[in-house]
Amino acid sequence: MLHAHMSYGRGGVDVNGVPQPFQPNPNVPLLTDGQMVDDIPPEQHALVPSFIGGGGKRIHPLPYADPNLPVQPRSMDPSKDLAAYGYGSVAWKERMESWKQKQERLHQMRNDGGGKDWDGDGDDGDLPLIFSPVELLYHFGWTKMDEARQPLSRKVPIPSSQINPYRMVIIIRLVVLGFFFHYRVMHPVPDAFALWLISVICEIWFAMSWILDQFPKWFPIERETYLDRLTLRFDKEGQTSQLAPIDFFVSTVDPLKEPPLVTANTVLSILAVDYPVDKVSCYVSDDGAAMLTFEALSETSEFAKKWVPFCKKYSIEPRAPEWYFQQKIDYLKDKVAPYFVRERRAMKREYEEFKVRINALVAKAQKVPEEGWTMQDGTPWPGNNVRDHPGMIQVFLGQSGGHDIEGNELPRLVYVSREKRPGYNHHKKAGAMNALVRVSAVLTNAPYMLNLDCDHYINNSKAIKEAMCFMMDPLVGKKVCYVQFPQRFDGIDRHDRYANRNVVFFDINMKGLDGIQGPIYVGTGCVFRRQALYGYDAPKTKKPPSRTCNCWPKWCICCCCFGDRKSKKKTTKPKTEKKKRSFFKRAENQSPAYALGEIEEGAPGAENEKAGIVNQQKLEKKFGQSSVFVASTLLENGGTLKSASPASLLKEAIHVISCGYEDKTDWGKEIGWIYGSVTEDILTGFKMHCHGWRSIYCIPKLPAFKGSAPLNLSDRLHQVLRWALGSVEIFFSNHCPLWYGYGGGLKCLERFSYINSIVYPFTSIPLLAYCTLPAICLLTGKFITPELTNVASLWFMSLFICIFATGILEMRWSGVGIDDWWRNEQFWVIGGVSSHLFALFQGLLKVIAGIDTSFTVTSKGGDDEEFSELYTFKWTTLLIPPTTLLLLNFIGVVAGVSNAINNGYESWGPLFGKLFFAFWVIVHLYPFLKGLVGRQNRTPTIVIVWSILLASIFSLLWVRIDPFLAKNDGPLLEECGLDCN
Ligand SMILES: O=c1ccn([C@@H]2O[C@H](COP(=O)(O)OP(=O)(O)O[C@H]3O[C@H](CO)[C@@H](O)[C@H](O)[C@H]3O)[C@@H](O)[C@H]2O)c(=O)[nH]1
Ligand SMILES: [Mn+2]
Repeated sequence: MLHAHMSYGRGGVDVNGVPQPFQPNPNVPLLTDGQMVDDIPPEQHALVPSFIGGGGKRIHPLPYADPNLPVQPRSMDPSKDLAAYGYGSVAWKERMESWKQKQERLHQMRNDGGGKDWDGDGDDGDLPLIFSPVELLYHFGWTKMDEARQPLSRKVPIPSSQINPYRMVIIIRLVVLGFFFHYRVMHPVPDAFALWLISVICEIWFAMSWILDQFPKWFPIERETYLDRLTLRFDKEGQTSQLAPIDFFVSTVDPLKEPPLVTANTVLSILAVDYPVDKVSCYVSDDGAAMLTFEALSETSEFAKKWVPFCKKYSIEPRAPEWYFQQKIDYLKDKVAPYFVRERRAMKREYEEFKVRINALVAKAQKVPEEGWTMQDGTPWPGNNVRDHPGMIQVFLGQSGGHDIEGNELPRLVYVSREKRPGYNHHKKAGAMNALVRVSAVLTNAPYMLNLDCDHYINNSKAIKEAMCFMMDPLVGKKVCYVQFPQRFDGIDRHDRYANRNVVFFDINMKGLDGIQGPIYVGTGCVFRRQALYGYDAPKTKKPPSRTCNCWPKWCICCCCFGDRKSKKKTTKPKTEKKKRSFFKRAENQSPAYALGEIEEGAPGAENEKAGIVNQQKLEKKFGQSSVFVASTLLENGGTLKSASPASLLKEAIHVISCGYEDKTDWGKEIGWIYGSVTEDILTGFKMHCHGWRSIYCIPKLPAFKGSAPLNLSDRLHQVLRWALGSVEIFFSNHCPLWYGYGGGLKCLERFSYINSIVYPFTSIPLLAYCTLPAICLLTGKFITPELTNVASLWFMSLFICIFATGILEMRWSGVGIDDWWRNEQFWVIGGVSSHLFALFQGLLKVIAGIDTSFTVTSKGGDDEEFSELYTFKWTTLLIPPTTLLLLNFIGVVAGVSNAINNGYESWGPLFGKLFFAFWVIVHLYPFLKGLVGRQNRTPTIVIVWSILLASIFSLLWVRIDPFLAKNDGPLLEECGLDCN
């Protein structure tokens, strides 16, 4: 308090940039742990978190096979029923009985098949297949009610005409690979033994990584959701919605790299989402404790009051204003009502004013005043020291925090900045997410949550409903830990030079995984089941005794060859059982929330109560010292304890984001987002799969979420470096999928995929070697194979054809285009020889020297000139290895060609193989070369590079064919290893 506070209040700026007094929201006091809730005037108590307990009636989803529930056909007007079908008659009772039996059989069948996860024929829960339509009509009449009982989603298998040839080619490729290696190993090159050995080792490694990548793609599936059935079932018009509440998490850290306008758009798209308002809460985690983020959020909450009703009234898409107004559609075309045109124009203006206010805040935040930031009421901003500040929570909007301009309620919006103190490990994003898990549990405790990076806005306002089609499905739902949506991106250059879109991963690999145990979690755009994040095992389904192996169809080769569980099973059954239990403590690790029903049924009394106390202590050891939080974990369907006062809950919320809270608890080890890697996402998903959960991959036609990606080469390489580093960290941790979690619920092909996702950085070493080989071959005139016999060349050719064929067939079933596929190949090499390589060394450094790795946030594009980012060149050491490789191979080509010219026609034959090899490297690195030479349309540097290359070749040519120069072909002929006699 020594410094005079400058009045950096929460002042806004009007359209003309003239500062305006900000309308502070007096109802929403900022609460930090330095301030007791009791300090807040009581009239504000009611206003702050009065939404608590407002989660609405949470009901258990209706199971299909319970005829006593209201959604059953007989629940219609009974008098009508009576007349039409003879309600109550013997015949009716019989029909009812037989129906019940059928339902039970059906239920049993499904459970037996573990939800038919493995059948892959896609008819998962097709009710109409069980009943003939006539039968249905006879029994109940085909009404909307029946529709409501239908499954909410369906597996769509890949047509067998597409998948079977693909599988066949994979098998053929495997066989050919066998013969190929047989030849390679049996035929060393005597005069270039080292070259031969290195190349064979590399090839074996590539083959192994191919197997790891290939087999998880054996059972790809797609899915289809039925939103109308969801609506009929849970969200009927005129009734209170029975959809489950959901908490949204948005993470942001650095307002300079992640512009507040970007975050604001994400938040606005959440607030306007097509979901019952009282079931939506949005939590924003600010790891940068920036007053800028706070103020921007405050502005956003004001703007939301106009934006949200506008979105809902006209059902516009997407509901992030920046992207909505950027759409180049002719909204006048389809005879839209004139008032819409008027309102749209008005809203656009409002948004522009909002943007100006945000930009003014950003401009103001560029220079930190000496004494730090001061809030409008004159108190210093508690987060002035980013590394040492109290936890902060602020509730905007919500039931009493202000209605929209039409008087409707708005979703609650909560600003959270967890406490930071020096000497604590904050665990980057994972730590931030865990803080949000707890805060949200205390304040709203929705049974589901969606996490988004600050730049990933909701592009399809029905996305949450899509997820609920899986989560709320009484049959499939219970075992689902999360529903992952693919990441889609805006503003990527048309050719997607650096494979930012990751199409191959999102449209091929993930679909493959969905046919096994579900996609891996990619860090954003993912709806979680809260209980699954609490480290519990998936609820058990009764399996038929015959099914011994949980890793896919019984004939699954992996089980036999890699002996995951089946082989163990074969030897001694009890041993397996025991091992399983000791590893995962299965019996104890069931969610108490799920077991709650059983407890209630059992005899109540002192015994249960005592057990309850012990249990409470156990839970507090696991979840931390917050009784409110622990109590919340017991509610399967979410909701908060209505008895607690809002003020005390806020106090509790501050408590659970304090930095000592996680000490000696299971947070980050067993619970929540898992610590220990900068790619916390892989670890977190992996843990859940190990607990036997399944995840779901959901690809709505209109992309659910969209985000931004780093555009220029250096940023992209750094992003890939961080991902690879995360993988290396996992590799050296105790969570390494190679060794971890056997005997748990992880299926073996799923394990393959996890192994693949953490060992891939190691491929950088053979890749680097293999890319250097052609240059060496060209310079020395030696080669990695002896002269090919006819049989040998047959194997080489077949292998090439197989590689091609798998690629083409893969593109066919997945719908991925050749350009995306090829980009992916190219970037695999580019990233491999630069980012992955550095990641490997940094990872090793961490293991050996304990140097911690950092999470460098990728900057999210502002609204610069289009694609200027793509061409910006930033120097980084990551550029060295690929540049060197390129140069080496260019030199090799020049040298090789000049040698051949020197030696006459005979030497062109063997040269061809080497040139092809070098060419392979160069075309893969081509996008890198383009990135290296900078802006294409200003300085066509690429042309210069090519011209230098061509010039040198031609000049050499000229020198060599100079008739005055004597030909000297003797020694060089020997070098190429050919006997030309
Ligand atoms: O200490 C930190 C560091 C990062 N973040 C947030 O993490 C998110 C992801 O960061 P970004 O730089 O955008 O990383 P990307 O490589 O683009 O993200 C991908 O890869 C990450 C794993 O490395 C995942 O966490 C992301 O969800 C996924 O989109 C952003 O919202 C950040 O605000 C934090 O909240 N706290
Ligand atoms: Mn990102």
